[in-house]
Amino acid sequence: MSEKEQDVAMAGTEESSAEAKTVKKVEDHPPAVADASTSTQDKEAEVKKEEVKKEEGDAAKADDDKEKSKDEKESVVEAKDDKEDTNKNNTNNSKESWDHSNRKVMVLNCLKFLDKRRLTKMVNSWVAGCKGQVEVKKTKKPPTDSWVVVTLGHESQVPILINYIHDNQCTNKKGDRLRAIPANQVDAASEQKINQMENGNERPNKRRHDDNNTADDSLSKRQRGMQQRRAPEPEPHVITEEEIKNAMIPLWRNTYPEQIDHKQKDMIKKCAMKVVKEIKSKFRDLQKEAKRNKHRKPVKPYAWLNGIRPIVMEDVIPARSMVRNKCEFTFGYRYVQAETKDSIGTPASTNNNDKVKETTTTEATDQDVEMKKEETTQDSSGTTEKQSQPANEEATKQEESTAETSSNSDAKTDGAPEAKAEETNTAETPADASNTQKDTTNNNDNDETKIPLKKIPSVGAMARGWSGGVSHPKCCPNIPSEACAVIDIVEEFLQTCPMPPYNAKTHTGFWRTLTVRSSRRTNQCMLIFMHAPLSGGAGSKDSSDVDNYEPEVFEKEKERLMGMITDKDLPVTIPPSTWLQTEEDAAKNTPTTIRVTSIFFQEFGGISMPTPEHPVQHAYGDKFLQEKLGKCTFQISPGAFFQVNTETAELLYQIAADKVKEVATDKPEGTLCFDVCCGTGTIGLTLMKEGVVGKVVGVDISAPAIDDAKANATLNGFGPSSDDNKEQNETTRWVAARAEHVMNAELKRAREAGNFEKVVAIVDPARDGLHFDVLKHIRGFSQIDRIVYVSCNPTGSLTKDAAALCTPASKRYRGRPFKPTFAQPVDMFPYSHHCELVMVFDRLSDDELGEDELKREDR
Ligand SMILES: C[S@@+](CC[C@H](N)C(=O)[O-])C[C@H]1O[C@@H](n2cnc3c(N)ncnc32)[C@H](O)[C@@H]1O
Repeated sequence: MSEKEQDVAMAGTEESSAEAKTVKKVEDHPPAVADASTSTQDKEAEVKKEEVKKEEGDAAKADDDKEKSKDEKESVVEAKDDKEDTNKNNTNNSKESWDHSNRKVMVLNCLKFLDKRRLTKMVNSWVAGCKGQVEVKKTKKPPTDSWVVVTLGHESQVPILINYIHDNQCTNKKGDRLRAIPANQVDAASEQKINQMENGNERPNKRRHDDNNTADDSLSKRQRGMQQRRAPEPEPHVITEEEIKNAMIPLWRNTYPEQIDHKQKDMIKKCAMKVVKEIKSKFRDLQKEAKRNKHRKPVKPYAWLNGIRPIVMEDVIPARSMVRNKCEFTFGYRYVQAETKDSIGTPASTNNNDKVKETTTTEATDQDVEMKKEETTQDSSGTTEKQSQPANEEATKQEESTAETSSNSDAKTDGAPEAKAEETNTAETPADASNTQKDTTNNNDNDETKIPLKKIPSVGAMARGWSGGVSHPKCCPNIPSEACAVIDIVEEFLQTCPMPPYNAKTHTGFWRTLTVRSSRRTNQCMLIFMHAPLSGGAGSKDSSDVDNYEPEVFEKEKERLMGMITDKDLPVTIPPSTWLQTEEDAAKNTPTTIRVTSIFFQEFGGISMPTPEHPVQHAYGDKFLQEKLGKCTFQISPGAFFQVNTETAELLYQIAADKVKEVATDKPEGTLCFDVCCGTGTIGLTLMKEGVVGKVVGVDISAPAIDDAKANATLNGFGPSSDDNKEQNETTRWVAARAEHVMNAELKRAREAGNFEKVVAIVDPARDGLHFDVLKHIRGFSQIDRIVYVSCNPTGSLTKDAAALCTPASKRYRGRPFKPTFAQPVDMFPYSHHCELVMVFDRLSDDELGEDELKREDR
């Protein structure tokens, strides 16, 4: 039954009962109009009689009511006095008739924004799956939460629906597993929320706090976020391949053409339409202002905005390779089944596997309890770790010591039912823990997974938050095989390393992240190991329990790690889904093995991520990774940005070059290009090498990237001039600064030099987009007629920046406006929702600007 039908059916029941009441009333009070044959006198006499009767009746009724209320009062008093009184049973019975909580099921992990149609479809599929054994009376879902409450026909149907959802591994659209619980097992605070919602009193909203939470009201958004992060996370289990893929490559269920189709729709809907909407809203603001201020003339939206497709979006160009050249992994623990070989990420070392297999069931059960203990206390800080002990032993010690403080865990949620439910589980005593573990493993619905879990120090992808541990990413086709091989070696190393992985919640432990950069074109591979200071992580400064690792031990371990890594050839395999080139073609240009050519360590005691300038310690091999792209070769230092898909970046840069070429002078010397957010100088140098422009001015915030850009200019034949007139003759200029700070000065410099016929700007900012000052200065520089905007966030920051470039001139936006004339998406990130976009902005012509604005411009 659809929700609409349910609503109609429910309304029908109410209506029919209302009708029944009306009929009864009619029967109770028979019509005053008698038979037509009765005379008028008789009628009058009848009426009088009726009136007298009614008066008498009313008086008697009033007496009755008084008696009744007196009786009721007495019965209430009696019920209060005698708790076993039958009156109470009556009350309970009547309560049961309206309290449906025992026939409600709460389904967690549904999608947050689920429209009515989809919700109905999903619930109907459950009903169909239960083969008519359940009847859904009502379905409710708060608009911004991810849970649904389903009211069933009878409480006996509750386990049927729950079992169906779990046994059939029902998932949401993203592929995450749904969880169902009887709603009456939800804690009081959440129940209150549900009831409020059911009564239509309140729309549950994450930001609202119930009465119990008044203390939270004073918390800032950031504090609440921190509280949420501190909340207990899902219980550990062996992460399935599906979970890893869902987290790392959300579009993995789609074929590649389907992925492209999905991105195409996004580009049109969320980018092109949003840009137009954003610009139109600026016009509306101006019109409102004109109404308020008589001296302002209303501005009509430009003609180009009123076209059917104001921005023509080209078809998404598919990626040329599925494999990333840079991957970042996190150190942590990997959950494996204690008795069996892990089905997902089997460590390279046979020792390690043996260790896993060797564990007996009893031992495993103990570990199981301990692991559970540790999970319970994931949030409690302060653990001491002794370097002299092997990592596993030490980890176990840590688990034991933290377990003792488990009851003090202050993990708090803001009443989200799901989190609360988990909090209840994790708050169990260690004695209950094995049971809980059983439940957890049962969730996997796989006999094998009922075997207790064991955790091993490892490095990999965090597919389920910190407490979910790390997983081997080898099931993801975008992760290069050489990176997977490095993971195997590092995992083997960790089994006997006295320094454990860093715990981002307690800020204890040592190893933090591993970055793998590789080039299959130059056969090079760079590793960067980020670790906490020897004296402890970021949080340990205020804590009495600080880590303290001996420098000599670290040096020894470093040597051992580097020895293990550099000793091996890393296999290079080509994923079967290589796009646009046959496997054979790809194999021709791809080496069969890669060796690690440089290793860096980076000490970082901060909480989030280091800046690109954060120092690195070079430990082995080359100081840079070299990559070939187009006709150029680039050196990349550990902190510098480089596009993550070399083959596809080549395409992207070619598009940018073609677009500059369209407006450049015949001879390259006549054209100057500003490469804003230039990174290692890739776009500017590609333009120089292609002979499109004669000079490049590159600006980037990252000093290591600018150092690379300078080196790259020399490497590709555009280094500093050695003659006397150095400044004048230099073909490339690289500035390490925030673009918003130096853009004005750099443009002024170019204007004063005055030796370029044409000036173009290429901007390729990070996800946040450009600073307003950069947009302002570029727009105000009349010689720039074309901006080539390369965006990695076309549905977000690009729309805002486009609006700033395209609105009519005003005090805030100086200079003639631009309009988007070309938009080409390129799939730089296969399997993800992200897409790169090149959008070209050209100045409006006189005709397009309109007379009024032209006059204003002249003034
Ligand atoms: C998406 S990358 C593009 C790099 C380069 N164009 C490329 O394709 O390799 C963005 C670059 O912007 C730089 N960046 C971020 N904020 C900046 C700012 N305020 N001023 C200048 N550069 C900035 C980053 O350091 C990074 O190198």
